[in-house]
Amino acid sequence: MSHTLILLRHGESDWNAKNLFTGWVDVPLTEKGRGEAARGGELLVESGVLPDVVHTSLLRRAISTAHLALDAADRHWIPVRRSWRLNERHYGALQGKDKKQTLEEYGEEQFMLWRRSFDTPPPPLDDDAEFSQVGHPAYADVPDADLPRTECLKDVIARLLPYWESEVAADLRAGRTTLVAAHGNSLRAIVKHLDDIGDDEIAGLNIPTGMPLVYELDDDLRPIEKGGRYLDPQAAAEAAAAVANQGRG
Ligand SMILES: O=C(O)[C@H](O)COP(=O)(O)O
Repeated sequence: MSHTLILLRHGESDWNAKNLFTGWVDVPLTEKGRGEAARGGELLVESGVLPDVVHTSLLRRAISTAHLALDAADRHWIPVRRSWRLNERHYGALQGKDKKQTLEEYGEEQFMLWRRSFDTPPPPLDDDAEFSQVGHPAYADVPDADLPRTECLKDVIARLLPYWESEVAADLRAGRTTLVAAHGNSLRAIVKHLDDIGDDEIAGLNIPTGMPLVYELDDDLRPIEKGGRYLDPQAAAEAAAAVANQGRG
């Protein structure tokens, strides 16, 4: 028996459009992003991959994307589960900063270490900083020691995997086609885990906005085909290249 997983990064957000580091800042989708989300749902219908359950982060760009995609697919009624563990990587003191300016100020090497290295987090964000999430009611149940002030990809994997094992994997094993609507770096964490990508190699992987990526998994929840398949491969490749080039525009 195979198990179907659909990964969907949220559509373009306000801060994607403005080229700002976002992380846990709860920004909305742009009009373009709303269209990407709905198109993602249409692709699900066209490909006959219809989710039975959806998991989202606690951030509105993922929540809205899931809603718009499922509405377009006429699957708005499926059960929803949400967790902070699917949130975007916390971008620390970079949250709210312009990517291009950061690149100019710190140089290519430091910029890419912060964006894509496996284990170098940006400097932590102060609890009283403008873009801190400390004290936000969405995270009231998260023990303070678990609430990130910055994260590298390694940290994201560590906080995401418990949810993957207990909730997402359980739905997959129960035979449910499972949609995970989340973020560039939380989805990179899942893809790294599934495809067993090396710590250096993962730097080259970028996830485009609003493009469904489908994995068929075996009974051990290992991919039958490594890398999965984008439902619109050409559009996904172009959009992933644009993500890789952010900050250079
Ligand atoms: O948090 C962000 O700024 C984006 O969602 C992901 O950004 P990145 O591609 O620069 O890691």
